[in-house]
Amino acid sequence: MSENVVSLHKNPDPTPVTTLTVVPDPAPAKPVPLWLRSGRALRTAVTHDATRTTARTVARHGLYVAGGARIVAKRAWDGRTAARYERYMRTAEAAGNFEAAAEWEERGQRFRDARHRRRRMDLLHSPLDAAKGAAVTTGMGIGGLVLLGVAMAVATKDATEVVTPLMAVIKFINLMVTIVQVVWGPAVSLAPFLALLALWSVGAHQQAAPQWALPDRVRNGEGEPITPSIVVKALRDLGVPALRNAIKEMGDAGASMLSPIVIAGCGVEVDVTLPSGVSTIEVQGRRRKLAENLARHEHEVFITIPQAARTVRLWVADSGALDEPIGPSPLVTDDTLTADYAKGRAPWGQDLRGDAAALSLYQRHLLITGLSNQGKTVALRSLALWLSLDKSVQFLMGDLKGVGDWAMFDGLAQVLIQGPTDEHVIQVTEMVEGAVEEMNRRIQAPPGTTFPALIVLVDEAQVAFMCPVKDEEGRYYGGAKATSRYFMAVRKIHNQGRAVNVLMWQGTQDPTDQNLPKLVREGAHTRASLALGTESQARMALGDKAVDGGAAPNLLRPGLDQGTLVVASSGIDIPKGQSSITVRTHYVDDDAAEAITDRAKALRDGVTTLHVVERGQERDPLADIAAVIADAPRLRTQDVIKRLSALDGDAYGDWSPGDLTRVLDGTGAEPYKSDGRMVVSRDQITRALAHREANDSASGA
Ligand SMILES: Nc1ncnc2c1ncn2[C@@H]1O[C@H](COP(=O)(O)OP(=O)(O)OP(=O)(O)O)[C@@H](O)[C@H]1O
Repeated sequence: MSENVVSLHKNPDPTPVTTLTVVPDPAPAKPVPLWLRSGRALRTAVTHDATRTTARTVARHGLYVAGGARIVAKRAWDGRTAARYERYMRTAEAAGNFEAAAEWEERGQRFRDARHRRRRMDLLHSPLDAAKGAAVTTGMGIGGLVLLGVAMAVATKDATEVVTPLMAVIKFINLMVTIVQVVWGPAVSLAPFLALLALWSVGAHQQAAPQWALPDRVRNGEGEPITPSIVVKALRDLGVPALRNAIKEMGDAGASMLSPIVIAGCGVEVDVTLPSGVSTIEVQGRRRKLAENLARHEHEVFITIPQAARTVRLWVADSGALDEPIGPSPLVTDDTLTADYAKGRAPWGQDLRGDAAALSLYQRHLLITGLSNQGKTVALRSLALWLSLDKSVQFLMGDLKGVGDWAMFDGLAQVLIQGPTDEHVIQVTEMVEGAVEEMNRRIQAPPGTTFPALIVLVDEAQVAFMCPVKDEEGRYYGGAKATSRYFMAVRKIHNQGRAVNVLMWQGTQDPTDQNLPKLVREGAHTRASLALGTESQARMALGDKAVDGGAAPNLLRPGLDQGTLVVASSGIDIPKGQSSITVRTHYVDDDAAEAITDRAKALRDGVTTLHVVERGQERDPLADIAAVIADAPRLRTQDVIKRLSALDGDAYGDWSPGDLTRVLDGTGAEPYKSDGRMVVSRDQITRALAHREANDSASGA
């Protein structure tokens, strides 16, 4: 039907017409003038690597001759004059050692006097002595030859033989003169070349050419061993004018500032006694430049301040040695290893000298910081793994990342909370508050009571400090106010936990004032840091004293120095005068960690790990007693009460043996004496529970 309808309107929507625009061809580029092209070609040729290397090689070998001449002249001058004594005297003066300076001056004077006397005597006596000597030698020679001739004449009965030896010598001299006459011409022409060759050889041997002319390998100093002259040169070029001038004054004798260079682990160590007027801080502040002058990376040079006055200690790694992995942990290789919380030390890694670095954990709160993914969890965990091999130690653990890094502690820790949400922060906060209650209970115990270590460990603690949630009373879980719950609980443990072995261990990431409040940072006795971004973060992590003393986790290389920690603690051996030590920790991976916790679990009776901290709810004491006894056939009443208290401080924190007896009275599982101690039997408790359940279901029916 529509085909029969003829529209009377003009088509309202005509097909759009595409308008084409003529785009002119781009104007041909102007020809580059010849002079410009030639200039460019010349520049390319001149700056080409091959040209530069060739030019450098030619210049270098020329300069070796000049350098060699300088060295030979200096040696000759030193040999004949008192210059050497002058130099030593100036060195001693520059180093502030006036006694030695006076001694060198005196020696120099003695040398001059002796030389003067010798010259005068030579002047007076030498021509005469020389003439005499020549006459005597000639006379004796001729006499000897004539005697020989006489002997030959007697033997051959021929008188002409008397002059034969003399004539032979004369002929020999004649031959020599002829040879010299023949050789003299070419020798005279060759002599300058031979002299130049000798000078070149001396120069090349000492590499006496400017730095820019030396070959790449030498210029970069790659793998070059650290020698006294390299250290002195590095110090001279450090940009400290007083140091530069003093070393210039000392000349070659600048090495007297250095102690012997000794091998220390995978590097060398040397003490430098600075000249007066140069402070240790000036050298410490130029670590990068010093490292570059020593042909090392910044992280390969450590500057610390030993006890001796005006002295800096340099430790310089062998090139690239710090990038080599260290061996496995004794925790992994020795499956008989056990731990002793009070007297032992956790094998943590190696210091830079290659010595074992072990940390005492006894009565010390701990804080480990670092950027993400540098090995903080692994480092913190290996301490906990070692300590778990002391069966008396108890753990309350909160892992606010919750990807299973701490999962192997399930069945070992009393509490293990794993997860990143606010709900997990609430749980962790309540766990720490439970530890505060336990701490208070311990503090109120009769004096002299000893307590096992209770490690309250929170990994990724920054998550707790940053939690924005409030409780029903309006108190924040996170934050750093007097009403902030996590912060206040940590502070309380920091203030009073040490003496009763309730210890706070925290791992945190990328510290700021917000996610790691100052008071919390400073409450830790052992502070360790992996690679960090800035010096101000390093100060947060380790404190001003450590950083002022040379600790520089901000100079560790993120990613490359995984597992390398700078530690400030009284629990680790730190060389005298230093405020921190750098430790390369052993890497204990998840599988190895699991094997260690299996060993730790085998040492214990069996622990029921709680994954949620239940508070304020109705408790079931019989079920809780069964839970805390776990696999043990029987448990002392005291231990049952302790474990109940750790399980829920609110409900059981103030329990006495009387409370336990009251609850178990009439159940058939009452405490009884075994080996002179009151105990509770697991089988009896299990039977009592089963009996109760049977009764409950019967009455329900
Ligand atoms: N001691 C070590 N030696 C060598 N590599 C290590 C060492 N410790 C850790 N690493 C490497 O670093 C990686 C990260 O380690 P870890 O999980 O402990 O980092 P982290 O600092 O806790 O990270 P995040 O804060 O992001 O959780 C490991 O998977 C491992 O590859």
